[in-house]
Amino acid sequence: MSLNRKITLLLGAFALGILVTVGAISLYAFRSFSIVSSTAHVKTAAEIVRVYLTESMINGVIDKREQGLNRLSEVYNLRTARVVRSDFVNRQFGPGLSREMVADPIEARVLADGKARFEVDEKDGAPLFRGTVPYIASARGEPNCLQCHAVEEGTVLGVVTIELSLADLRRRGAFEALAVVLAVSLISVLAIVWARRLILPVGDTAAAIGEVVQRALQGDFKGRISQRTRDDIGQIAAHMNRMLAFVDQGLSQISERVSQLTGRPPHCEENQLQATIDMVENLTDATRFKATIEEDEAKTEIYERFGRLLAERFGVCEYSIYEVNAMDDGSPGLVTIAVDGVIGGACRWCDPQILLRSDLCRARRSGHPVDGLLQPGICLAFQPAETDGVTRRHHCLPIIQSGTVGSVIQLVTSAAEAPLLQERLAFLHVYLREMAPVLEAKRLTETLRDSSLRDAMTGLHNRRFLEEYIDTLVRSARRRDSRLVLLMLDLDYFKMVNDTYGHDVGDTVLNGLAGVLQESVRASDILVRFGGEEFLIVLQDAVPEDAVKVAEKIRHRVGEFKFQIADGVLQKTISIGVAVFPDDSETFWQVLKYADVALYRAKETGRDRVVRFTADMWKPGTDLF
Ligand SMILES: Nc1nc2c(ncn2[C@@H]2O[C@H](COP(=O)(O)OP(=O)(O)OP(=O)(O)O)[C@@H](O)[C@H]2O)c(=O)[nH]1
Repeated sequence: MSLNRKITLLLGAFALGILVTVGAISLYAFRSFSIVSSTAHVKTAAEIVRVYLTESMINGVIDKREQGLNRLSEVYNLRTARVVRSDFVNRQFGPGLSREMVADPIEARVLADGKARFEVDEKDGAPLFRGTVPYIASARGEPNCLQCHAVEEGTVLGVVTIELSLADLRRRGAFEALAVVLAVSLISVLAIVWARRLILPVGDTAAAIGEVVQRALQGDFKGRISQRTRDDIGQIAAHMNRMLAFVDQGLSQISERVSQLTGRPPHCEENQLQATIDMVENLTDATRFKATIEEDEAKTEIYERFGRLLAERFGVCEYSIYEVNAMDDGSPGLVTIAVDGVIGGACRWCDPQILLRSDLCRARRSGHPVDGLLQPGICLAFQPAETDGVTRRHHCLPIIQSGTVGSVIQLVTSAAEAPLLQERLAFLHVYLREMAPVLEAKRLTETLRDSSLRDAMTGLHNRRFLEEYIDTLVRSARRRDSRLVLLMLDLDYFKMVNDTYGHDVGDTVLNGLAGVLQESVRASDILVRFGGEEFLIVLQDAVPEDAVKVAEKIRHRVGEFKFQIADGVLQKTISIGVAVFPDDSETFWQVLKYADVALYRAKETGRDRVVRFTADMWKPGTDLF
């Protein structure tokens, strides 16, 4: 119920209360007054009758009293005036008139106890005031009762019953009570009207404040309150309006800035405040996310974290993360980094051809988001396997790094949930924007790190890589209880190549040798350019008995390989020293020394051969590198 209505009802009830109270008090007061007044009138009339009777007795005309008593009824409003003689009087003066006999029990009681009685009586619908007053014998006054009556002081000589009509009095009383009630009513109505005029702006302002606050809670701060008065209430409205204008302006500015940051324009039907809070919260979370991934060690860790974010925050559990990598021929290829939360998972949502021909991936090719939520079928490479009969949609987001597409995030969802994902895309973009530079920095760091661990000329790992990686390698071998076969190899008479054909040709030969070695070993084996024309091959999970065979195979391949040089072709041989970890030593670096010792023996014993290290070759104190 509105304040105005409440106050009006309250004032109405208050006025009605006053009206009823005043009416009741008026009626009660009038009644009391009429009783008191009538009692006094009856007493006066009784006294007049007594005086008349006394004078009649003194003047000896008491016998003519009936006529006088009858004429009393002519007095206005006097209905009855009846005198009753007591037995004392009858005994002294003889029986009285017939009309002077006791007419009712009240008269009998008054005669008996000498106490006057008064009452209001309704006779035939006409209100009467009746009083029965005793005449008590008294010696006071001149003449007095006892001079004529032979009775004792205080004896009841008779009673007089007077009946007065109250009709006239009651009419007047009712009229006056009505006048009072009307006057009070009029004052009440005026008071209500005046109070309403006073209160109305309060109620209206309160209602208007309620409305604008409701709108504000819906995010709309454009509501204003009309200023109805210039008093305190008007001031409240003015202050409210100023505050609303301030908040509205501030919110618009924040909303605009946040929209610029998120790239999501505000929707007019949504709660602006809530949307802004959500966006700010999202920006804060995205900044926190960025701070976290900045401290992640590798890109994989970042992608893994992003995958968890997709699932936990955006409810996207089906997705692919592709990374663009240069293929052998230099063209960009795609590599699956994570699929549906599995790092390195198989390509599930696209034609696997995109891994080899990345141009088939529309997001990679165009560098723009590919919205398969609104435009199903936009990318032909999207080929989700029909697993559970659910129609799926996709949205692919390229992450630009160093001006080109570095990664592609593919979000997959059911057609039913596509609108929900569409709604969340703007927030997702914020995370991607934060993630892109971090990925780029990590990529750069990894590239730099990779280059510092590789030999620039041959592209093989260098000695630094071996130093950093060796602990991991040894731990892994121990865990698997497997062996590492070390082949230390060196080109025979390589100095002659440099001296004869120049260093450029020497480099060509070294590069060619690196290629032959790479083709001769498994992907899991480690190939290191150990220094100059010396190379180290670490064969993982090799059987020691086969170590020499593998080394021989490599030696043969190199021996048969024709190095293309400007003057034609060149053939070179290599010498190989073989040692096995942990068979030859529990220390990897010691095994490496043994392999070098074996290589030295191969050189010593004629070159172009493989020598397996044996304990007798080692002379304590030898420091080969
Ligand atoms: N072109 C070129 N030559 C290199 C490189 N690194 C080392 N060398 C040369 O490789 C030659 C190694 O010569 P030596 O250690 O005497 O051995 P070798 O001539 O192969 O004789 P043996 O090893 O005893 O068969 C040196 O002349 C080095 O300058 C390189 O990166 N490029």
